[in-house]
Amino acid sequence: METSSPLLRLADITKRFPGTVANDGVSVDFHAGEVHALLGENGAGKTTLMNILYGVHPPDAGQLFWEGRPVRIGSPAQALRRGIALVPQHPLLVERHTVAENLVLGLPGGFFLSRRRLLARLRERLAGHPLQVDLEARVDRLSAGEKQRLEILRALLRGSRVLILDEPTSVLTPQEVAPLFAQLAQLKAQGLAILFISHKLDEVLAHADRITVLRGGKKVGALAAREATQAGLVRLMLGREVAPRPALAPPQPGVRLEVKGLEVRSGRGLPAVKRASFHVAPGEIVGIAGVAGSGQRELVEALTGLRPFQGQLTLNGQSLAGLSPARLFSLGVAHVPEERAAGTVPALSVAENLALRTYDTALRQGPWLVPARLEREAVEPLRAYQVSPPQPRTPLRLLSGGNIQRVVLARELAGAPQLLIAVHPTYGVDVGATEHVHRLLIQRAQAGLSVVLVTEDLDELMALSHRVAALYQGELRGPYPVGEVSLERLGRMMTGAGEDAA
Ligand SMILES: Nc1ncnc2c1ncn2[C@@H]1O[C@H](COP(=O)(O)OP(=O)(O)OP(=O)(O)O)[C@@H](O)[C@H]1O
Repeated sequence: METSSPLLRLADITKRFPGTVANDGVSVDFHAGEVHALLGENGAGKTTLMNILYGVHPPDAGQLFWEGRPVRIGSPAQALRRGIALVPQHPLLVERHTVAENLVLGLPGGFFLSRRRLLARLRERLAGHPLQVDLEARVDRLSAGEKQRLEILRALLRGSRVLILDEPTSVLTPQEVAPLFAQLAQLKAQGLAILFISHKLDEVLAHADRITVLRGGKKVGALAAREATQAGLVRLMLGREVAPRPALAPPQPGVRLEVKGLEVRSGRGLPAVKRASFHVAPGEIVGIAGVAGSGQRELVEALTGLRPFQGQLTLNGQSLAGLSPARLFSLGVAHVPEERAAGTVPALSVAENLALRTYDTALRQGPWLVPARLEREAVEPLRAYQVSPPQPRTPLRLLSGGNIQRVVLARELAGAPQLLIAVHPTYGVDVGATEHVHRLLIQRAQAGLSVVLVTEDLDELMALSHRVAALYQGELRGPYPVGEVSLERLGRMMTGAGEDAA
């Protein structure tokens, strides 16, 4: 496993941003043939460290060593030439082209080959390779997992020796996770150094050889995975223990949201949700599972006023047909979207993003009052949701991913909504903040909030929901009381395999 000298060494790396020391004297060794996990709370400095390795930011102090020799990596292009590749969460692929064409984009001279020769050459190079993809498939038809595999292959064809993956499983369906790690294990056996960032401790413990933990920009732990425990890692990451999750209270009587015979079409005009019917009581959390592309997106868009639908949708008996997202929000429908970028304006300040839903009301008080007032009003939610940095004036784009998610949650829950449509609410959010979000949802439900929780994290779904349903090819199965649904039954519901009876 570990060779004597590291392939890549970060020595005493410091990187400052205005008001923050994102990396504070961090030293890490990456060895060939090793999977290395980088852990830490949101804002701990993981992405910054990865960006330094990949040449996105120059460090303010410290040095990188490649096979023992000092190197400077001034840009991603230089990183790639050196043999360091980054697999982003959302791959940058040419969607309308084939897999083969996308693979060739990264190869020297590949652009000029004829289609036939190109396919032949790629087939030859990929014969017996642990990662297999259909070379002639069009990229826009691939699942998130297949796109990720394509990005990894692209990196390998360029001869990369260090592979950096930023939260690689967050975009995958539960079924795609095990194959990814199996493939990474094969690449490791071939001598690659693999670095991945993750918030999921179970996958880190199962698949990493070595773990580095960052907190507040500093390295607070470096250990072999076989010596690590879940509780120990949480303590290192947070500097404290995580409190147990409170129990769900039973829902209240009555119906808050009623969905009857709902039909929603996809962007291509195809039926995406087929005659779905369910209801959510006050104080009830209904979880909806389903692999990507099963209709969840369209269901959520119909529930939040973003997509027209047929059938009935009522909130406290009032029809929601034809209402805009803003009107729905004023009626008490809040939305934590799948893509947090969709719910924010990155160039605006944190305070302005917190006020996006209520800007009109604020403006009525006189435009000159607005900035100061918004900043004043932002102080409390920033504290309550532990947003870092807690400065209202910071442009949102400078916050780490998990901190942006906290801002979205703080805004959506601020107006005491009646119904929350939450999609992957803890996506990219660290252990401490996940606990905070779970606790918050449970407490809000106790106080009467109804929640439709759409998530691919099945543990989260089972832990937070009173009833669970699954969408499979647009058909809703359930909801059934959570106590009657085993993980295995849920899997059957999600894949349409046979009967979904208990
Ligand atoms: N370009 C930038 N300008 C100013 N501050 C930045 C910039 N990039 C990152 N930061 C700050 O540096 C700190 C570390 O951020 P980083 O994105 O590295 O954290 P992270 O550990 O990857 O978090 P997450 O898990 O939420 O993605 C944060 O406080 C962040 O706000």
